[in-house]
Amino acid sequence: MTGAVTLEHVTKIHGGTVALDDVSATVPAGRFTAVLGPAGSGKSTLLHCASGLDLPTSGDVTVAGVHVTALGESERDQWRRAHVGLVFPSHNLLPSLTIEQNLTLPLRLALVRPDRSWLRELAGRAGLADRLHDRPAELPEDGQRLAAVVRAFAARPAVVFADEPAGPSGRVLDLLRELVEDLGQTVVMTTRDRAAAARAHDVLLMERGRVVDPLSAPGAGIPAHERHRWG
Ligand SMILES: Nc1ncnc2c1ncn2[C@@H]1O[C@H](COP(=O)(O)OP(=O)(O)OP(=O)(O)O)[C@@H](O)[C@H]1O
Repeated sequence: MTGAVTLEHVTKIHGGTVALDDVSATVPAGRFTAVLGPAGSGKSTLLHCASGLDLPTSGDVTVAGVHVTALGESERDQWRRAHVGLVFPSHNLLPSLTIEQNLTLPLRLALVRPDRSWLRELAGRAGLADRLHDRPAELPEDGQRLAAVVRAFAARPAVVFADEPAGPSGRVLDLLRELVEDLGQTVVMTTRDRAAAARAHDVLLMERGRVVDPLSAPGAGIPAHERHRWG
């Protein structure tokens, strides 16, 4: 299986806090991977380092064959805009733009011509086909989350990294899984919620800055009868 994202001995120290402690992990291409762990276990830090938003203190990150940690800052920014999709916990849609303008904004910033049929496909799957001319505030919270997901896929990125993307309804998780299974996309999602992680194909379990083996992590609180699903 191709590794879409590979972390080798990645450590990230914030001030005096070791947020990631010698993490080595591979995320396969064409799969939906959840990074599951309690608050403060390092999930967001892992996502930021893996996506090139931030640089690790030490260690190497490779995404779709690109040695991200070897890129200079402006090269890394350029590469990220073209090849990585990001979904943040707050959807960050610009309120004055229509949904359609929000979806194509990252493409326009990267000077990439929008692929209209791909965007129609994504918007249709997200149930947003007839909301493209609305402003974000005219959509329910769930619709705004779905629009943020569509925006992340707009450039057909190598990987979409989603930091706690799911709302209460589960529609975002349904959409992410569908985009992976039907359209061959690759998604890495952080979550504290075991039920949300169970919707992914694979789970990286985190505790105190490390990726741990679920079978040796009783602190993760995964009941024995569910453990076969993890890892
Ligand atoms: N910019 C920062 N400056 C200082 N410490 C930080 C910074 N970012 C993260 N940390 C610390 O690093 C550790 C891991 O944080 P991180 O946000 O990655 O965890 P998390 O698992 O995503 O948590 P949550 O589920 O609450 O989002 C925590 O102890 C956090 O306080």
